[in-house]
Amino acid sequence: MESAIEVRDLVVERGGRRVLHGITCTVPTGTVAGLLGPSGSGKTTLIRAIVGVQIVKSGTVTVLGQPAGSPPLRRKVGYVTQAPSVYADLSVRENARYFAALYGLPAAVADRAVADVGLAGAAGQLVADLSGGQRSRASLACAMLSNPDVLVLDEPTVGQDPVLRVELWAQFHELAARGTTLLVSSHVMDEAGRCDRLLLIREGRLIADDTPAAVRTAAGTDDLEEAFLRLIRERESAEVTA
Ligand SMILES: Nc1ncnc2c1ncn2[C@@H]1O[C@H](COP(=O)(O)OP(=O)(O)OP(=O)(O)O)[C@@H](O)[C@H]1O
Repeated sequence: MESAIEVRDLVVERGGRRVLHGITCTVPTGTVAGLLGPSGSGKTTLIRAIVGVQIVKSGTVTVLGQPAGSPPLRRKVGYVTQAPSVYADLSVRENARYFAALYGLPAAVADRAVADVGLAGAAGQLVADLSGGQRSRASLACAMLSNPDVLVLDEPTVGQDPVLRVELWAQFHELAARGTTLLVSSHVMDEAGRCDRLLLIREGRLIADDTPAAVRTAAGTDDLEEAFLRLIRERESAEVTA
């Protein structure tokens, strides 16, 4: 399967400190890939490199065959940051319709996107008055409007209740079935099993780049959280004996 995202030997330094130590990974087209790792492991930094807003020390990041951040990718790559990027003084519906208008889309498409993220009931509410989880869903609705080929979501399920989280993951898979490639970061390991592929990252190094089934087999356990811990321990003992 063709790769929508290809990262080779990526090294990034932030604040004079190396935070990504030569990451190499790929995300196949039309899959939901989970980027999982503890807080501070480098997920946001890797995402920033993929969407082309991170200065990199060395290595290459290619998205849809183009260097990350290059002008042809601007309309093709959607990015939802951890901080919601919608207008607080507009309602959810107004935000979605505004972004839809920028893409030349009718209001009905905006209203459908709002409903798709479970915000139909809050469509008339000002973003300023929404909960954190609702606000990030409003950002997601706006990011989905441009129908990007690659959609990168930084911790989209933080602050969402369990029912909504299940619905959001179902929606990610619907988008992937229509050909969108999704990279979704999370530090919640119980979301790992919902991904087609997993990128497990720890302290700026990739521990695994595989399907959940292959990660389970490699670690010899069905529990992905335990699998992650085992892979880390294996890596650490290999480093000690090296
Ligand atoms: N602007 C910055 N200047 C210096 N160091 C930074 C900066 N932003 C992040 N870092 C450091 O880079 C490392 C990776 O951070 P990053 O935000 O990529 O992690 P993360 O896995 O996304 O964490 P979280 O899940 O908490 O968002 C951390 O050690 C962090 O302290």
